[in-house]
Amino acid sequence: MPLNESAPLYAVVPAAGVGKRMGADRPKQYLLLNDRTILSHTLSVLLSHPRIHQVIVALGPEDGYFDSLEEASHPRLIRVDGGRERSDSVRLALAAIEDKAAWALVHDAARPCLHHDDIDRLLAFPGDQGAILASPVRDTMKRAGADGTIDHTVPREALWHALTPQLFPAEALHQALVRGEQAGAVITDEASAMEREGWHPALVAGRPDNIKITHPDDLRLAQLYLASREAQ
Ligand SMILES: Nc1ccn([C@@H]2O[C@H](COP(=O)(O)OP(=O)(O)OP(=O)(O)O)[C@@H](O)[C@H]2O)c(=O)n1
Ligand SMILES: C[C@](O)(CO)[C@H](O)COP(=O)(O)O
Repeated sequence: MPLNESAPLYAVVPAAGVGKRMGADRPKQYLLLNDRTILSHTLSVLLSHPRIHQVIVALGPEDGYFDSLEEASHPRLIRVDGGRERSDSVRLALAAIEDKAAWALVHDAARPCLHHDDIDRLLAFPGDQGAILASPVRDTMKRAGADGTIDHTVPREALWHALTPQLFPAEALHQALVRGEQAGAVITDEASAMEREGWHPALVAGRPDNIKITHPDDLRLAQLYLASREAQ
């Protein structure tokens, strides 16, 4: 189904991770980026977009960090407890949406450089199968063998990096995540849960600066991206 202009749009923000790969003294979403936490940057981008009705954030047990955020008291922000895996956190956040006509725009807390232009492009997706922001692979891709050396080259035509936000009818996505969990499927993004249900979501080319902050080096890059935007 296409996104009806009158359908309420909820942003869902999985923010309950611990940031193992970052190796910081706190979950990475609470690290400072320029003058605000990563999570604050992400929430403010979503809360300031005119099409987004409410933002549901799935949190880990670090309430102390979250409560200190300016956005924590925002009237259109709903907080829920996250789960063991990212997909559990998204599923638990979706359970808070009662309106069956609602759509969900799921966006990683760890992607603070999201731009409104990308949200607008995603909302205008073609077709009726939902959509994800993605970036076409630019490099030659290699598959490693068991010994860590190159086994073979993977044709890069039609290969994309899946990004977020990912946009789907909230109820359909919730059911897909429930069934995926029941089947013991590995669900690393919302589209993979929908693909299990036979959906073929659109791929919408997104900005390359919409990076996921995963390792320490990503922080400096995100700082540069945000600083260059503020300078414009
Ligand atoms: N149980 C989990 C795990 C992850 N996330 C969120 O999903 C997003 C993408 O996950 P990732 O980058 O892997 O974050 P972490 O799981 O924290 O990182 P790591 O795998 O290094 O621990 C992050 O915003 C993270 O907070 C979540 O809400 N619930
Ligand atoms: C959802 C995602 O950002 C799309 O690329 C990615 O799958 C998240 O993976 P992670 O291991 O939970 O960071």
